[in-house]
Amino acid sequence: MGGCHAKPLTHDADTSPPRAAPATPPPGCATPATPGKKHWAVSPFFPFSTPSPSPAHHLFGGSAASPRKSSPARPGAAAGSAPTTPARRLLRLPFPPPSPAKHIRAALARRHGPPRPSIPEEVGGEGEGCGGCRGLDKGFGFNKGFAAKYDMGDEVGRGHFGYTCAATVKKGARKGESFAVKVIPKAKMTTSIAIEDVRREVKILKALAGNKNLVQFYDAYEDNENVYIVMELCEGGELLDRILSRGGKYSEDDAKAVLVQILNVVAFVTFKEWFIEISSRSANIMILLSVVWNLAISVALNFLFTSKDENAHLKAIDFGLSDFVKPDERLNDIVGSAYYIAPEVLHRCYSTEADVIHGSEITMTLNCHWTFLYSDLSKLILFLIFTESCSEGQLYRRLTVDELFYLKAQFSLLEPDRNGCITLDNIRMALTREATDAMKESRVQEILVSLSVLQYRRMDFQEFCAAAVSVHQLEALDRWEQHARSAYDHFEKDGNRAIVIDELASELGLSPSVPLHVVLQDWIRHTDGKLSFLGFVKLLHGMSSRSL
Ligand SMILES: Nc1ncnc2c1ncn2[C@@H]1O[C@H](COP(=O)(O)OP(=O)(O)OP(=O)(O)O)[C@@H](O)[C@H]1O
Ligand SMILES: [Ca+2]
Ligand SMILES: [Ca+2]
Repeated sequence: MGGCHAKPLTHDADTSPPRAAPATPPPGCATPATPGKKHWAVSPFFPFSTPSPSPAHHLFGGSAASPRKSSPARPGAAAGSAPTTPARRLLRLPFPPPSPAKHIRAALARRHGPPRPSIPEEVGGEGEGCGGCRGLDKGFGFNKGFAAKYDMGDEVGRGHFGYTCAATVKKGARKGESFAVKVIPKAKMTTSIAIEDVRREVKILKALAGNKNLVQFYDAYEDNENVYIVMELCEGGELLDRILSRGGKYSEDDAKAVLVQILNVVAFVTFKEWFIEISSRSANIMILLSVVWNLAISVALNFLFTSKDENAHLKAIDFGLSDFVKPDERLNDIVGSAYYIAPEVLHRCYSTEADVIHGSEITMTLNCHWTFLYSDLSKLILFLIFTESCSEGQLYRRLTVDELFYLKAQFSLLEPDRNGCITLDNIRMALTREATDAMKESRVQEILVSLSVLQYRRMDFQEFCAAAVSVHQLEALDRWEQHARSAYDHFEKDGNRAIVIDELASELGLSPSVPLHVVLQDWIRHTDGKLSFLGFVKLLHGMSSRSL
């Protein structure tokens, strides 16, 4: 076990120097064995200068097209040369995002880095076992016994601090099952920041479970030498590789398919972080930053395909800060002002201590942060997600971006399960947690009773939106009539069945004193006895005896 499968070192002169080999490489691992399977020196790192727009092109407003430039491109710089798409228009940023090229280059160089050290067979106590960093607490409280449970296989990738291998379960019910294990040597955790980064990464992975475009986290282990993060094995390779293998050529549709998945994660994590972590004020702003930053800028490196299949899902795999925040680097060298504007950042003098901010400062920081995210990125996210995932004219598609944003956040607060559905229990918990005293006395029970149908089924986001939509609000929309008509057409296709006036009256709870045939005659279409458009619209209002 712990055999050497390290990828060879091919070092691009243009990139940062190769990292020093570990002090004691295991036998047989000292020399890279075969020539590199890729030759990055002759490949463009990010060949996005093709006429077809790539996901990154949209994300970066064209800056990724020239990765070798040292300064970031101006926002919308390419706008004059190509027709402006809605996505590009939405993402014309107020500030230039920093170029991702430096990070991509460094990451490519690392892939061909030195061989990895071995995994100890024997497991020990909590790690003081690494040299050169006494005094640092390297105990994470993770499980012990990694080596007893998993057989390590081939290395599948490597990064700054560690390497990732395929591994199989040795025994038990899951015997033979394959996972990916990211091994982070404790010897590389030479500062408290590095240690905190690992802690945070695991925390984020745990917290973000349940999105189809996020790698599934299973467990974290540790021994004297290493931390082991066990997660789903994505066998389809990195997005970057696929982009390169296509020569960077993506049709609008293909690019959209990729971008939608990426933004699905961005939307998921930002909503979740913002509304759960941040609102509880125990927030660590850098978590938010790291997630958004990693996803938006290093997308091509940190997204893997689940399989080699053309239509394989993309999954975000890396939630560490280490890609971008090194203890010895100041954040203002790295982070674009539009992304994170803590008070310290505004003064352009801060280091990684700036990551815990409380009270009013949080508000200020996030206001700035969200001015950007909310106004630009979220529009694009919602535009794409909702045009992508809704094929028919349901009413909730007619919500404004702001309303969808709000509803998505509310929905996340209910903590949907992995399939993106909520149960009665989720709602019960949220109500118990959030209800005011006055509400607890009167409304909670009532609300739960009204939702009793959820005892037998779950509610997805579409239904949630439909339930939350106020027809009165929708009526204020310019194209309300048109929206209502398309919703009716949808209903007409598979829901509209013949109804008699008495049934309708009982559905509406009308009292016997109401002259039904006079009041309801327009509600039913005489040709086939089905609900008419007028009836449909009125029904949306939940018309009662009183309003009649
Ligand atoms: N779940 C996984 N399935 C398959 N391969 C993976 C998985 N996780 C990571 N890898 C491979 O390992 C590489 C390094 O992983 P990752 O980016 O998480 O490591 P890191 O040490 O955090 O690196 P970085 O320097 O980017 O922070 C990835 O680029 C990928 O090729
Ligand atoms: Ca990475
Ligand atoms: Ca990382």
